[in-house]
Amino acid sequence: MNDIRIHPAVDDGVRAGSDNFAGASLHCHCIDSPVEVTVKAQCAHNHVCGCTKCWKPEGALFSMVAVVPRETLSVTANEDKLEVIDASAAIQRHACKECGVHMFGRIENTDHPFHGLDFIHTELSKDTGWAAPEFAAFVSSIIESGANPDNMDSVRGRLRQLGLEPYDCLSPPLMDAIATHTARARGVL
Ligand SMILES: N[C@@H](CCC(=O)N[C@@H](CS)C(=O)NCC(=O)O)C(=O)O
Ligand SMILES: [Zn+2]
Ligand SMILES: [Zn+2]
Repeated sequence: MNDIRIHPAVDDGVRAGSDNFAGASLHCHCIDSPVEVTVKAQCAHNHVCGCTKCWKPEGALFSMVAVVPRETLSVTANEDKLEVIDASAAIQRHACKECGVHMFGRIENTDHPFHGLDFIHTELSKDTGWAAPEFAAFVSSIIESGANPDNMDSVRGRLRQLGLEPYDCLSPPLMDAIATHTARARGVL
C-alpha cells in the first residue's frame, strides 16, 4: 500500500458510483445520538480538497467533498448538536459540536456563484452509490496544514495515479463557471 494517505475513500483506488442513485443519509461520528442529514439527490463535482477549511478524517491529507442542491438536503436527527464553525466564511460549515464532523456546508450569499448548492462529505454515508471524486482541488494548501513542501511531487504523482488530476484551486470547468458568473454580474458578458 502507498504510504501517502490522500483519503481513506480513495487510498485503495477510486470506486465508481451507481447509476440511478438518488441519495441517502449521512451520519456524524457520535455513537450516541448522531446527527443525521438526509439527501434526496445524487451528488455532483465530487473531489478531494486540500484546503484547511474542509473537514478531513484523521490522518488524511485531503477532505472529500461534493455538492447537492440545497433543497434536497435536510437535517433529520439531532439538529441541536450542529453549530456553524465560521459564520463569516462563504461556505458556512455546520459541524457536530461533540465529534467535530462537518455535516454540510451552505452558502447564504445569494450573489455567490455556488449559491443553491450544499457541500457534503459522502463518506459519512454507508451507501456506496455516490458519484466518485473526479479531481483534486487546493492541492498546495495541504502545506498550510503542515504537509512537507518537499513531498509535493509525490503527492501530485499519487493523485494522478488515482486519476485525480491535481489543481491548486478548483478544476478548470469550475473556475470557468465562477468567472462566467462574475463576468455576467459585471455586465461584461
Ligand atoms: N489556502 C486556503 C484556501 C481556502 C479556500 O479558498 N478554500 C476553498 C475550497 S473549499 C473555498 O472555496 N473556500 C470558501 C470557504 O471556505 O468558505 C486554505 O487552505 O485555507
Ligand atoms: Zn457527532
Ligand atoms: Zn476545501
